[in-house]
Amino acid sequence: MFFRRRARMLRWLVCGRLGPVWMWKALLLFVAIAFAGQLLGVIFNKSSVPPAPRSVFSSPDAQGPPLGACRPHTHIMFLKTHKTASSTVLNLLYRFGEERRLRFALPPGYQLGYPLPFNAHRVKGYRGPRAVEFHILGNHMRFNKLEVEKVMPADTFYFSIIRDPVALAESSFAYYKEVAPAFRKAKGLGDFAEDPHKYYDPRLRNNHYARNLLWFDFGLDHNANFSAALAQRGEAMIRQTFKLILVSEYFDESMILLRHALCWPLDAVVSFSLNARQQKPGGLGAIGGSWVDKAAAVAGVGVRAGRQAKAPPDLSLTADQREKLRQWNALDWHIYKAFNRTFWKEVDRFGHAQMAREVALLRLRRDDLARACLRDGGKPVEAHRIRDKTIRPFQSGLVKILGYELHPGLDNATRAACLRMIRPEIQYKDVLDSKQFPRAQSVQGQAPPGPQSQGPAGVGGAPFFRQGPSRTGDKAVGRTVEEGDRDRDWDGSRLMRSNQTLVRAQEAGRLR
Ligand SMILES: Nc1ncnc2c1ncn2[C@@H]1O[C@H](COP(=O)(O)OS(=O)(=O)O)[C@@H](OP(=O)(O)O)[C@H]1O
Repeated sequence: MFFRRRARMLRWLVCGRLGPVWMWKALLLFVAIAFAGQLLGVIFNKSSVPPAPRSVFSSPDAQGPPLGACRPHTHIMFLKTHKTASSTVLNLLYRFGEERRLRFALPPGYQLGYPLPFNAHRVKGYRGPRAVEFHILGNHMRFNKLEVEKVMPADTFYFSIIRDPVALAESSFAYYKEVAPAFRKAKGLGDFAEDPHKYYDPRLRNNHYARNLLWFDFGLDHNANFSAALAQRGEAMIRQTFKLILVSEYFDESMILLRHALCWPLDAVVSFSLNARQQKPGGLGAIGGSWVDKAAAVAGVGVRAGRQAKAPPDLSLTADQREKLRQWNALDWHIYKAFNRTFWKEVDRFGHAQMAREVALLRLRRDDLARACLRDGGKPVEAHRIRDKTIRPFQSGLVKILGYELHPGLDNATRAACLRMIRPEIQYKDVLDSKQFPRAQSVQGQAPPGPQSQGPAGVGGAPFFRQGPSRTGDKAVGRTVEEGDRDRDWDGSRLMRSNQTLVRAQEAGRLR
């Protein structure tokens, strides 16, 4: 009786209160399936790459509005004129070429024999006029058409960029104040503009930075007396060779014309301004012991050991002085006006409404990329504040040249793409060089200082960005800055005497 009652109670408990058996079986099965799923999930996640987050660079916006039926140009010569936003333009050529594994015609140092006229032998790896092997030529040079044609294929697209000579003079004065004797002697740009002849001696090296610098970079005689006929001849020579002349003041419109001329996607012409000068210089206390500062010191600019820091140059100009600067740079002023007109005729042809649409898209895209890539909303920062020393921009003169910092924690692919956009010219050249000449780089890295050295790093010809603070600067040449300066140009390249002028050692035997 007692046992029967207990059994009934048990049945009631199991089947009544706790539910029927089939329910328990179903529950058990569900738990087993969930557990197996969880287990498989863990295994699956461990054994395969997690799906990559969609990079901002793979967005459909990267392409921009359609270009019609055209094939992207890959044979390009960019005449990198000085102080015209040319480093920003070169950056996009570097990026485009690197992403597509194109070959660059690179200098052994950082400039192609500048300020001497370009010579094909200045290109690293050049093997003669019939060896067609380079896609892009864009480092600083003094243009020399016949020599360039030996390096670049016949279907090369030639383009360059110009800037208002007054703005260019401000930028040049700030950057080359201690380099060009004419600027060095003047108290400020205003003083120089008042009476340039008082300061300017055409025989002195590096004075080309002080007069008709555009004209000089195009390979023309920048000291010639102005005449309308001469100016038009120079203009015609430029027109004959260069398919497009961009205007720094209209940089974004320039980028749209360039993208259509080259048949390139929108992202290829989106950039962050590089090599910008800090407009309101902070205290000079910032110039200190970093490798950038030392490199500037070795180059003979900025603060020298044991001397007082100099004040940043006075760039203020009256309206009258601005006009005087235009007259002093009359040849540049002529080509600026002429190609400015041509530029706006191109925009007319392109269509103003379409231009406005594409410029708006370009700016949106730049904002998107700045948000994705850059710290502090993309605000340029002083070199010494950039934690990653390998992306600090080269400093020249007593103004600060600004750079950028990347957002921390970017995924590898995004970081690589962002880095390309902000990597300064000198470091980027070294990256490309080491890709094109992997073996030569390791040998060059060990080489003693020699005449191959040319460029802002200059010292020893060693790649710029690889040098840590202790290896950079005066120590690398084993001489003090003052000793090292005497027979070196501002960018570290060697000079030798020829009659009364100093010329670069490497070119002396080769060029007439
Ligand atoms: N996107 C864009 N638009 C307009 N201006 C720009 C741009 N990018 C760079 N810059 C300005 O160009 C100046 C530096 O020119 P370069 O890079 O040609 O200088 S260099 O000759 O290579 O040293 C330098 O001018 P200053 O700041 O007046 O010195 C830069 O600020």
